[in-house]
Amino acid sequence: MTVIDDTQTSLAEIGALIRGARQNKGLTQAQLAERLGTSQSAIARIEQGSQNLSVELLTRINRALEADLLSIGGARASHLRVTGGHQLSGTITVKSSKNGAVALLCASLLNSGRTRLRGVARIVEVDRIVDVLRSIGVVVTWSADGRDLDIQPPAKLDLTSIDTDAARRTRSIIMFLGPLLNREQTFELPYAGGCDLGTRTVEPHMIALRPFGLDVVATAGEYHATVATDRPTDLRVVLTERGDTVTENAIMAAARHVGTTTIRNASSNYMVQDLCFYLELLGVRIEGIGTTTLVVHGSPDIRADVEYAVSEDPVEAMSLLTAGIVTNSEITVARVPVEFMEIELATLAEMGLRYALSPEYTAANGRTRLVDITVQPSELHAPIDKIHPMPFPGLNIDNLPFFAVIAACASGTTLIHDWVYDNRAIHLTDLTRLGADVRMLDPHRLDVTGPTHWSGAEISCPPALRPAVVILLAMLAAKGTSVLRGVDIIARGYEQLQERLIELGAQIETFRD
Ligand SMILES: CC(=O)N[C@H]1[C@@H](OP(=O)(O)OP(=O)(O)OC[C@H]2O[C@@H](n3ccc(=O)[nH]c3=O)[C@H](O)[C@@H]2O)O[C@H](CO)[C@@H](O)[C@@H]1O
Ligand SMILES: C=C(OP(=O)(O)O)C(=O)O
Repeated sequence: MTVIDDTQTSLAEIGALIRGARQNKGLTQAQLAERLGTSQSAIARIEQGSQNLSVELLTRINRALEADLLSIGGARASHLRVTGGHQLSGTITVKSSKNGAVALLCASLLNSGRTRLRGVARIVEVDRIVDVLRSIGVVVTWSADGRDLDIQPPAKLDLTSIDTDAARRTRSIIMFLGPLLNREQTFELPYAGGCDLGTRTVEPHMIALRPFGLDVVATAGEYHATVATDRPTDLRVVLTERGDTVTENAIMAAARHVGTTTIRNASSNYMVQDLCFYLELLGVRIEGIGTTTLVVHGSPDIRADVEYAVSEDPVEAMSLLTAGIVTNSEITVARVPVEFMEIELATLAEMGLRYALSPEYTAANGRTRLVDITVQPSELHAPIDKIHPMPFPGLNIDNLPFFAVIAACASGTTLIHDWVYDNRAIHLTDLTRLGADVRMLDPHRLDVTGPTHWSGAEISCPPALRPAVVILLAMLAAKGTSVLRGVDIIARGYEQLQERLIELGAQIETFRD
């Protein structure tokens, strides 16, 4: 593998590397251009070194050549050296959510007009869906300041050219089913992938979409979908699980269904609400937003030029608050979507956390309620009852891992019960390497006993997004130097997390082999 450092390596050398890799794969310039959604002449310029290259384009070239050829600024081979045990200070602002962004990107397929998504987080999960959209002919353009995305689907999607590599790396590809079933009668999609959290079935999606006429046969890494056209006008969908993406899939299928769809046991979590607010802008009427029964009045032809600002990420908010809590610091986390943090904040208060909330204000989407939260150094103690997640309005499943490192800072034993994922809690046992007393009672339950006398260690980054960040935050608490190896996974869901923590005074250095 070659690491690119633009101070040392000229564009011509990069161009030569790309040419070599392309030829090794037996691709013509035109074929590579096709994979990248660009022209043959652009590839010729890149290979001659006469075209400037963005990090995004380099990442896509890497992927199109299916080679670990170019490691670009902080991707795969990056590691972090953390000098911990210091307090942080200052204000850090929550970015928009990964889960809202991916749902909205999928939903933009419903709109024949132009969708402008404002304030989209620059994260790898977004890049993957953008790559998939581009590969099927959708024109997706970042604004000059890199914050907004314009999305314009073509009249006819080219599903045969789908970027399977990008698609297989994300579970969110499953959310193409809902929008596509009203556009195509038969289509194929690659299997959904994602973090190592244990088996995550897609069966609830199949059950939810059956009333819309969808039939899916899964073979050889692909879903083969066929859609029956003779469906009743008024549909009733009962979700067997109150899952977020399954609810989104049902809503997206309903959005272009001619008639009314009633969805029961719907998730009313933040990303589902983001999706509903966007669909309302498109003229789709939805009753019951924020509740578990949604009535969607579909519209077969959606054609509107709209702008929607993705709302703030409650999981990032939890991550940033945790950074302050475990370093015993006073920091302010700005733009916290408070409705989606109520249980977390109440649980933290029970554990003795002192914090102050600013008056509420409204997010750029005009709907979500935000606050700034200032956490103060506190004497924490274990809660009396176990900490466990529930579908919204319970404690967010993705916020649970942060309670493990917080519990390790509290006196007493906290029982953490992750009933949701078979394989997420186990990654949290890496905290023991930093001195924490974490005992697995079974794959779903952890006893965490604190307070911890943290000490630095070298650890390979867990292959799961939230546990990876939990270990990084514990390293901020641990006196001395720690190394977290292979941190690329963090960029799947966090924009420039290390850089933003450094602005709060964290001592983190990125290095490569
Ligand atoms: C892109 C996106 O939005 N991802 C989120 C979404 O994933 P997503 O909606 O894909 O979550 P899954 O459907 O995989 O559900 C997560 C797990 O919870 C189980 N389950 C879920 C609901 C329920 O009522 N009963 C039940 O048992 C599922 O079987 C599965 O094991 O929701 C998860 C759970 O909030 C979050 O961790 C993910 O960050
Ligand atoms: C599990 C998560 O997301 P995804 O559904 O994208 O894997 C997460 O955000 O922690």
